[in-house]
Amino acid sequence: MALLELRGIKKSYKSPDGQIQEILDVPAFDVEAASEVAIAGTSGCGKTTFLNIIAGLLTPDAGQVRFEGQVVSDLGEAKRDAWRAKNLGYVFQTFQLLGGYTALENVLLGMTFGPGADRDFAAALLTQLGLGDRLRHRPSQMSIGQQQRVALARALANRPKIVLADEPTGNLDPRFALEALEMLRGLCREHGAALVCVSHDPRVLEAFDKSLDFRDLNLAMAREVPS
Ligand SMILES: Nc1ncnc2c1ncn2[C@@H]1O[C@H](COP(=O)(O)OP(=O)(O)OP(=O)(O)O)[C@@H](O)[C@H]1O
Repeated sequence: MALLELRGIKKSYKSPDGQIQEILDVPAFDVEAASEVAIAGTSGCGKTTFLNIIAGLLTPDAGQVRFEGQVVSDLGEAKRDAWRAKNLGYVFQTFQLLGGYTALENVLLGMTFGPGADRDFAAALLTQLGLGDRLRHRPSQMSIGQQQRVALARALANRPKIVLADEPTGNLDPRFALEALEMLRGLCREHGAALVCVSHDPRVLEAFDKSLDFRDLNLAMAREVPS
């Protein structure tokens, strides 16, 4: 049994003009424990929707998300939130740090929904990522690259079994993009977390031993009618 198993996932959105747009039709997708998976896809092809369904932030119209054999996509919202806090870290495309809180507090806040705030571990993660002298800085007082590293620390803070990364280097100066990616991969390896990284950036994809093309996973893309 794989750590994560998706079966028959479908998702459509209603566009503002009332048209139903099919975004996802993923018959099967598996992730083994402590493995790395890179997924290549163009902008707008549904990568974020896909990750949000894995994370339980969105529910599929059909199909199942199973984690360690448990069907998590059928859980109610509160149980999905609890499952996510315990098992999954998410590096969002736009980081989603809370502006009114310091770097350390941003990491600690995520922990309060999971195993509980562990100030020493949060500070150690941030220090490992080179932010030991930025613990009390708020996001607006940090560079984009530093904010990204806070987001990486927050994603690993609850010692998740799986980390999802949505264009983790998309907002970074190209010089720092690969460095951030290597930090993320190193943290996942160190903590035994599986990593699912989606990106359109060839440099990111080349860093992995192999990458999947989202077109091969998502049959809805093959049916897409060019506009
Ligand atoms: N809530 C929504 N309602 C209607 N359409 C949506 C909604 N969310 C996303 N979409 C549409 O679904 C498609 C896929 O969006 P998604 O954000 O998953 O793509 P993506 O591959 O992550 O793109 P990017 O790499 O540019 O972030 C887009 O065409 C988008 O316009």
